[in-house]
Amino acid sequence: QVVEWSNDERLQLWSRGEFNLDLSENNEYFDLLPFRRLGPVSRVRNSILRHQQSPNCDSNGFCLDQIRGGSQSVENNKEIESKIEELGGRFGADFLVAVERNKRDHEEDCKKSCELYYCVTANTPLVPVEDILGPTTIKSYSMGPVPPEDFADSFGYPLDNIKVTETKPLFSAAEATSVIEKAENEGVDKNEFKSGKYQLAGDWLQNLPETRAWFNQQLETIFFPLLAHLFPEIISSPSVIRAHSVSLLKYNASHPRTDVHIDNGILAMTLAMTPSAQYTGGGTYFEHMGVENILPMDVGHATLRPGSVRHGGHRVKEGDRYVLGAFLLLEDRVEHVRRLKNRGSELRRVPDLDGASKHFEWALALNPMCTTCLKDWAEILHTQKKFAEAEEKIRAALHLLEYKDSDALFTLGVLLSEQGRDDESIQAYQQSVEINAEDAELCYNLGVKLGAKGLVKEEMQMYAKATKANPKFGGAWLNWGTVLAESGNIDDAELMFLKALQCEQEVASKAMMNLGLIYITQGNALAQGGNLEGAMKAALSAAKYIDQGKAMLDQVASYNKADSMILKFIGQYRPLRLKAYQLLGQLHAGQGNMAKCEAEFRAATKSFPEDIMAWKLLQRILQVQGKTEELKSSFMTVPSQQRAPTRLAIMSQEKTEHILKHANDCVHGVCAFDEVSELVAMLRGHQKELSVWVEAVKKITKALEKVKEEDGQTKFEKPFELSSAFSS
Ligand SMILES: O=C(O)CCC(=O)C(=O)O
Ligand SMILES: [Fe+2]
Repeated sequence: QVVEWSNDERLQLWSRGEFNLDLSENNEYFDLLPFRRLGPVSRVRNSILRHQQSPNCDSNGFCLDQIRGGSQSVENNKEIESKIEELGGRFGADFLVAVERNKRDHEEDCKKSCELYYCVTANTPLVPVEDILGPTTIKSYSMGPVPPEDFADSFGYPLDNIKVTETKPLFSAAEATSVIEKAENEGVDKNEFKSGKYQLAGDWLQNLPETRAWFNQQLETIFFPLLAHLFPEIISSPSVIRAHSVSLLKYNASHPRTDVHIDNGILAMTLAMTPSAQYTGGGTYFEHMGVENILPMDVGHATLRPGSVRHGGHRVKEGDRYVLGAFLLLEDRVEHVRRLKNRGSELRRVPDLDGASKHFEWALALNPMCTTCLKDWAEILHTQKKFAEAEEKIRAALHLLEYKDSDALFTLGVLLSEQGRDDESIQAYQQSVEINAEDAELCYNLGVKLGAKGLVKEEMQMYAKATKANPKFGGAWLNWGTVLAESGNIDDAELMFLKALQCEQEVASKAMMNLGLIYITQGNALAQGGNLEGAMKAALSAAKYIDQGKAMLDQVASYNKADSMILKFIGQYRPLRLKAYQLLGQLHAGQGNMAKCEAEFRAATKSFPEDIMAWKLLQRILQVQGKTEELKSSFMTVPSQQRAPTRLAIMSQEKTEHILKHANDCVHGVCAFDEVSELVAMLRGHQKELSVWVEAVKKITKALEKVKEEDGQTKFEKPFELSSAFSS
């Protein structure tokens, strides 16, 4: 049925919405939209029609004598070559070498593809696309604001390049089930698959030979002819299509989603391998369509699109969802932009940051709209602490993506934070969270920033989001607990630190120290309220966690020595542990058990023989018990630098003046030689005595100052903001 729309409205729909792709050329939509895109399409179609008459060509326009390129790719390749020549003049030999390498790599990848995956051969009978589709219909969607990274001119405008099959599936549910069964026998679900921040199950098809055999058959009988039919402006013939990275992915509640990403090929397709009824959530998320427009795809259906569309597998809440994803190359078109960018990313990992930057600059010269180039380059500039330049690049990418890229907004937030622009940083993080609240690092960073502004409630909300997105995100539990403890909510803080115990070793060790402080605080409060038993339990827990935490921290420090935060936590061990000894001893004393109290304080002096506070505790309990003998001898055991010299032999001022006068006379020869020797010996002895005292005073002052310092340090420490790499 014909809908009455103006061209403007139609265009609006094209660039944002969806519409049915009608296969016949004589319909309303072709009449209404005589835009640029139709040029290439009809040109290719005309050439197909012409070729169909030739004896070497079949009904798809695939001609054996024309394997290298239809008119389009030849024309477009010429344009690219002349652009490359021009840029060679500007960037020099390095650039041209890189371009040649692209061609070699491309050839190599295409060759490898045909070893693993179906490639059209001269004797392949090609099925007409009408027979393949039958009653299956196809819906087209806009690919968003940014054209494909390579061959944007060929794709043309408007970019209605996401094609989704509908109505009758391309293969049946039963067939899909048997494929998955085979794949599971091949161990597909035993393997982990990483997609940026998220973990999935799944494997490459090169590791799943039986699944691959099925897939190859699908390529031959369905997908190659269909792709050539759907993207005639870019695919000169089914014979140039190469499948290159193909994987079977499994989502479930514990491995729920992918990052938002782009696929590594000029075209890509996703096949739905599980009936929708078998899972909740899921579907393909396209960033430009928003989270409220998840594309559902039932089993047997497929999405075919340019690789550079930003998309992801949406969160699966329940059940299993399998999809098969394939990236595609075209033998007669080298993707210089994608390849330069990928090499830039590789060089970044080396790291060869200058080499990497150059590659991004080159890729952008070929295509100024390469958003991943801009983002990766921004990351490099960030590492080089060129914050303003990095900001410029990331903002350029965000502008192209209409500020919808949550990861780029995160990077912008970090960059602004580095420049001390906290309010703007918070704003960027908040925008990012609005798009993706499932990014644990992002929520954590925003939390830290809000906390620094004193917005404690908002800060905690972010830690709640971060830990919901990733329950193993220890830093968020740790900070959340700290905020609660600082606001006096010790009981809830305890819960958060207990959660942090379940996270990685470093976080767990810090959580243990914090729990130590929590239980000391609780123990003291309970003791004051008269609950000695409860207090005792708390004090014992405190001691246990502090000791365990210290052992773990030492281990962490052994391979992470430079981390000042770890050292800070280690520095808390002595004051915290002493507090635990003190509380335990006092509780024993409070219960009238002086012997146990004494044992506790004695243990304190054993653990920290250099610490005056431990000795003071022991001396006090000895005194209380009237153990004067030991009390006296204990002074001998107190660390030497903290003990007073045993003999007080300082002379009075009067005596000193008298001796000095006498010595002065001797200097002027008024006394006997014996007298002089005697005086020298006496003064030497005196000098020694005094210097021992001066040393002792110096040392004890230093020790006292250290105690004072550490005492002020038994508080909860919060880690810093995180910055993380892109996952593009
Ligand atoms: O799960 C999906 O729908 C998308 C998976 C994906 O990223 C892909 O097939 O390239
Ligand atoms: Fe993908």
